[in-house]
Amino acid sequence: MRLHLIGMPGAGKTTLGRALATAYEVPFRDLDQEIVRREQRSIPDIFSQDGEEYFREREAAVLRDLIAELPSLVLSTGGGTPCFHQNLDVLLESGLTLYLAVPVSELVRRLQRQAASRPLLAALPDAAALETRLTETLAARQRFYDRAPLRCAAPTCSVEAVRQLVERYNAAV
Ligand SMILES: Nc1ncnc2c1ncn2[C@@H]1O[C@H](COP(=O)(O)OP(=O)(O)O)[C@@H](O)[C@H]1O
Ligand SMILES: O=C(O)C1=C[C@@H](OP(=O)(O)O)[C@@H](O)[C@H](O)C1
Ligand SMILES: [Mg+2]
Repeated sequence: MRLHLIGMPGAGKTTLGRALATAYEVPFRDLDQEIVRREQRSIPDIFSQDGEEYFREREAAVLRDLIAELPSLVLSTGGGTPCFHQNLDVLLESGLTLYLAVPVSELVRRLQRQAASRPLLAALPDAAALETRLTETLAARQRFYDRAPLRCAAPTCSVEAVRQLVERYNAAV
């Protein structure tokens, strides 16, 4: 079992990924948390001290490390992961990739109180600005997310729904 979760910030990759790993009884890794552990500093600190380009380099390197280290896992990526450094090719080649599709209106509801921990969404004045930023970001990223062979849309994306999707996919290939 190698399952990779991709999707927008707030889609629930970290939350659902952890629950799926428990259900499948395989290790769970969250790419952002692994970067934080290895860098010994938070994501906002990495962005503010060294910039996004540095973060994307670390993200690409840690992604490849994790995939090489663990023969089975559920891996939750960051929202931008599939869009940089050929990371999507790496994800698609090494495991089964699931796109968590969540409408922007729901992302805004979930992220309103959490934008500070996500540097690309921080420092926006209000919910309308957050909605605009998320809409633009999704428009730029959709073509990457759409390459995932599995897609699960909110609000039905439970552990059980994903297990059924994976089962059906494996039976068909
Ligand atoms: N299915 C869900 N329904 C409602 N809220 C959710 C759901 N999944 C996650 N959340 C909430 O949304 C926020 C972002 O979730 P998180 O798992 O960190 O997303 P991601 O890793 O995709 O950015 C958290 O506050 C989390 O509790
Ligand atoms: O969308 C992005 O580019 C990012 C999303 C974050 O992860 P989540 O999707 O878990 O919030 C984190 O990797 C970083 O702040 C950049
Ligand atoms: Mg996350």
